[in-house]
Formats: sequence, C-alpha cells, structure tokens
Amino acid sequence: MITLNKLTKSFGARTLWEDLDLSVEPGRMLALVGASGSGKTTLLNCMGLLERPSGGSVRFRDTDVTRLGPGGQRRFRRDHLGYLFQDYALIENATVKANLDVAARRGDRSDTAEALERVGLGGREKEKVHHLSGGEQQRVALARLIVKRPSLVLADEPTGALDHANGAMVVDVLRRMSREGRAVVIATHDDAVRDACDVAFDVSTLRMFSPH
Ligand SMILES: Nc1ncnc2c1ncn2[C@@H]1O[C@H](COP(=O)(O)OP(=O)(O)OP(=O)(O)O)[C@@H](O)[C@H]1O
Repeated sequence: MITLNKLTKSFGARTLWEDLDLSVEPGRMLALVGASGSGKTTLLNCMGLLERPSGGSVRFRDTDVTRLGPGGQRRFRRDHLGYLFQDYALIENATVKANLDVAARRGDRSDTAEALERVGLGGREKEKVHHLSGGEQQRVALARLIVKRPSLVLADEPTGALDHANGAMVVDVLRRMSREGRAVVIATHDDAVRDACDVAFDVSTLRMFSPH
C-alpha cells in the first residue's frame, strides 16, 4: 500500500537516514523502533506528507505522493491518512462529539457513540476537549481514527501518556484496525507495542526484523 524507495532525510549537514527502503501492506502492523533521535517521528512525518524527504519517493498505491500539488496532498491526507500523534491535533474548544464528526464520513455519524465506548469515553460527547486530561484527549484522537477508518494509520508513541490498561486498549484498537485491512505504522519505544506488531523496522540500522 505504501512504499518508501531510497528515502533520504537531512537537516542541514546532518543526514538522519539515506536510501531507506520500506513497504507496508494492508492488514499489516509495523513498529518503527530505534534510538532516540534516529528519526522515527521524522519518518512518520515524511510518510504522512507533513515533512518533505530530501530524496527518494513515497508511493501510495500507484502514486508518488511527494509529487502531488498542495490540493492533491490535502486530498490524500483527508481521504487516506489517519494520524495518532503526540499533540493529538484536536479542536480544543469544541466538544468531543464535534471533534469526531469532523472525521466522520458524510451521513455516517452514528459510529461516534460506539467509538467513544470502545476507548472508554462512553457518554462524554458533550464535554469540551480542553476540559479532558491528556490521556483522555489521546483517547478522543483514537476514537476519531476509529470513526475515520483511514487506509493508512500513522501513530507516534501512541501509548506514551497512558497507563498500562489504556496502553493495552490502544494497541488492541490499532490491531483491530489492521485486521480490518488497514496498514498501521507505529513509532514506539515500548517493547509491548513493538511485540504486538507483525514486523519491526529499526530506523537506526535500516533493518527489518521479527519482534516475536
Ligand atoms: N525541523 C527540524 N530541523 C532540524 N532538526 C530536526 C528537525 N526535526 C527533527 N530534527 C532532528 O532530527 C533528529 C530526529 O528527530 P526525530 O524526532 O525524528 O527522532 P525520534 O527517533 O522520533 O526520536 P525520539 O525517540 O526521541 O522521539 C533529532 O536529532 C532532531 O533534533
């Protein structure tokens, strides 16, 4: 589904990685691991078109998405991508429900209550996001992903701010999304998250390995 070919990223004179090849198929869950500063977040950002690679291509199905114009990139993000990032990217002064409705397809808003139940926030639709705790906001972002059903999910340390039970719930939800045919990529330092993935890629060594 998504294929990175000879991807290179430099900041000034510093090269994070060079000629990185990686592909993720639908139904697969991939962990991005590696030392702090090795470039896991930057790689996710390049896959999600939030940052431009210095060289190489990012192909989604048959399209090199790095070559799309601004409108094409916007549609690609809107139609295919789901982000689960540390800053949650929620609309803070809107309600939980309004945040989920933004992601729902037209005429398909009935899923929001179910998604909130799934992340342990059942009945919290009317609360303003800025009144929620960090972990609760992270779970709203997860519920938004469930509602959006993107073909490619990009998650950056999705268990970072959560206790053990909620961390396990997040992994479970992502696992289920991959079983439904989505490609899921998770940058993580958490061994339990890595071990729940089908395969892992070490951004420090550019090697793929089996976490099991
Ligand atoms: N916009 C930028 N300009 C310059 N350097 C940057 C920029 N963004 C990231 N970097 C540098 O690139 C390196 C990789 O950062 P990145 O956040 O991708 O690493 P990471 O593997 O996700 O780290 P961590 O595990 O600590 O979250 C860091 O040294 C960071 O300072």
